[in-house]
Amino acid sequence: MSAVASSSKQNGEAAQPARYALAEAILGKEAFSRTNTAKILVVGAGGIGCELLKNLVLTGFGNIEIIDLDTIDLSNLNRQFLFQKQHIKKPKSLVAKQTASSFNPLVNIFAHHANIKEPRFGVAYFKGFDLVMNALDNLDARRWVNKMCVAANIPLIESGTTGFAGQVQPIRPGMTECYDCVPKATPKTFPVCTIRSTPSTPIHCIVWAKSWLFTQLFGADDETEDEELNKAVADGEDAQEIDSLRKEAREMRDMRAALFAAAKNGDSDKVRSVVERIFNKVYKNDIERLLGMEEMWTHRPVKPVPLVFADAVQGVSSVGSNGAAPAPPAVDSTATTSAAAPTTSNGSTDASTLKDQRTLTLQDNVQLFLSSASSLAVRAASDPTNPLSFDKDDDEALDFVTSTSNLRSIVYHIDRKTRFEVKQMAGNIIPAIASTNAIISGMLVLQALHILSGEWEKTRTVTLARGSDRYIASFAPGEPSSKCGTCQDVYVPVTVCGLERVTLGEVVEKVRGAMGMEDEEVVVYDGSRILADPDFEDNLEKSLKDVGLQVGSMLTITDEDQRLQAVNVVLSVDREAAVRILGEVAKPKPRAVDEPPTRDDSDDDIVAEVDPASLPAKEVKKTQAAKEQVTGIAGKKRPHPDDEPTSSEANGVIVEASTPEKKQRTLNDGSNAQAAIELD
Ligand SMILES: Nc1ncnc2c1ncn2[C@@H]1O[C@H](COP(=O)(O)OP(=O)(O)OP(=O)(O)O)[C@@H](O)[C@H]1O
Ligand SMILES: [Zn+2]
Repeated sequence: MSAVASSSKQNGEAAQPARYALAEAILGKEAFSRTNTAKILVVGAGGIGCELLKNLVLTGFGNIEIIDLDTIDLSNLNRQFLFQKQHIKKPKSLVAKQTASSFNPLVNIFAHHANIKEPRFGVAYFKGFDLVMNALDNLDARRWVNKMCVAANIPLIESGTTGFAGQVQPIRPGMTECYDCVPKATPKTFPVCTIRSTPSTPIHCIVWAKSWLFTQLFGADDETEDEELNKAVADGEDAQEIDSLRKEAREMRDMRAALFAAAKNGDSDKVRSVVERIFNKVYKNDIERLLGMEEMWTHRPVKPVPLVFADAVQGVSSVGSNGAAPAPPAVDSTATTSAAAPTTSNGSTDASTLKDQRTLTLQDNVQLFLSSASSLAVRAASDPTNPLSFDKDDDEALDFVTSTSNLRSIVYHIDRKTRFEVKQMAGNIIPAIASTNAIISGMLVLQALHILSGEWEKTRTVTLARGSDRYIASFAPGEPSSKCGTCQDVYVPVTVCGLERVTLGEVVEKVRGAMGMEDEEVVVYDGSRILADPDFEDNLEKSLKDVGLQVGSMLTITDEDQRLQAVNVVLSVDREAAVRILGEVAKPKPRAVDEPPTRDDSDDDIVAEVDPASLPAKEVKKTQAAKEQVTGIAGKKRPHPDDEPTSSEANGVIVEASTPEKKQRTLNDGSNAQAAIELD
């Protein structure tokens, strides 16, 4: 039960009439009372979250729980108005609660400084709310909350803003489109060779500096590097070139070790000499090696020109004006004698230009590289168990990426970028606009009022888009997609009376029995981890605890050939519980498969539009008749997002099962028709 749910404060009754008189007059007594007593979860206390929380407490919402994993940064203060300078470095959720409470002391706000993906915020936790509102900034957390709301059958309002654009999407599990029903664009990626060998634009150099060089030198061991290079060869990229890249990476690992050793010993001369070697490796030796691969340059207009540290540090590069071939060393036209007096992009020194908005000279970049690489080496070496990751707000990290990307741009005759521009590009920043957040937060509250009044027909998906006919457009939420890998699955709450006392096999058998899957060979997943399949049954004998499961963990059980909808099993605990099924069990629907998909390759996964209720449970499965019936009317089903376990400690097994539709009916008619059926 949520902390809010357990609160004894009587908001409606304790309210001063004057405070709520207006809200009551506008909403009506009944709607206001619902608003005031409903339990709301707000996920994220950033740009949208702060505005939203303020709106909620001023509208008269009485029970709010807010969660955010972050602390307040100076850069948040321009738009996250619940925070002030003295709050910097304090948890966002706690300060948001404190400030919003001062606007309306009658409201119960409970704040968590935590990640919403933590095991304690499992399906049972989500079930404690009437409505969840997302105010997040990343796909992963949004998909997680969406899945939890679908599994718990709790309405969700999703939101987001980018510059002047924004969106609000009310989601009613099983009845409207969920967040995963519409595939989301993934961030743009570049071919390996473009980044590592043949950049042609500033962003290629910035990605190289941020994602490759920074990580190689200061970040976590990149275990995926070999895999990525193998994939590049398989995708048809030049095998010889990829071999050179492997060699480069090995050399870089040796240099990193030398750099860390010197930094750890506090030997600054040695650190500088290793940093110089790194410079010569990436801007001279590696480039010379690439130039030796004649094929690579036959169809490219210009070849890169290596930089030598001893010359570059003097501001002297070998880059000819057209960059066609290594020309005799020339003094960089924008060189200055000191990094402290940089120049503008047209080469003239302009003291009035802000420091971050100057285009640095070759020499400036070399100096910035030396200082930032040395400082980062000291930081990374001081705690090797805590590798660095790039953060646009980390000055040294940004200096490093600015200088190393610019030096690469010089080698490849590409325009250099200012530190300000690099920050925008490396941080994928589109400026956040306070008024967009304010409009979207207002729309969130309007949708919340409709949902809490049960007036789903009034809810609207709202979009803000500049340049279109209407800045604000709204339309009725879409239908769920039959291809969705989240809301079209079956969710089965399973209550166990002890993680040590119940084996994985017992749970699987109960679910197979309840789901009419007794004749199926099944595969059992914990997220992307396979716990059991027909050729690997060792774990079935082990207790849930021994296979690493916790209360709240979400197991996925699929028939081996994946002809049926996946069954997601949500574990929870009731120490008194016997093993039983609550309510009528909804069987997974069949889906047709032309080619049986794998779980990781489920773009080929196909969903059938056959109502399982119309078929006897056992025949909904592998029978040829069912296969023929579903083939040809199917659509593609997308994969599940990789689930991560959610949880807490516990002990017996109850199985409850219902489709979202069934659960929704329960919600609508206000009755809980679930009857306990003892199995054991
Ligand atoms: N998994 C998560 N659990 C809890 N809170 C999260 C999670 N992921 C993101 N958030 C929070 O969602 C909020 C999103 O707010 P916003 O988009 O304004 O980002 P920001 O980090 O405050 O700003 P910026 O990215 O511009 O510096 C952030 O405060 C962030 O900490
Ligand atoms: Zn969906």
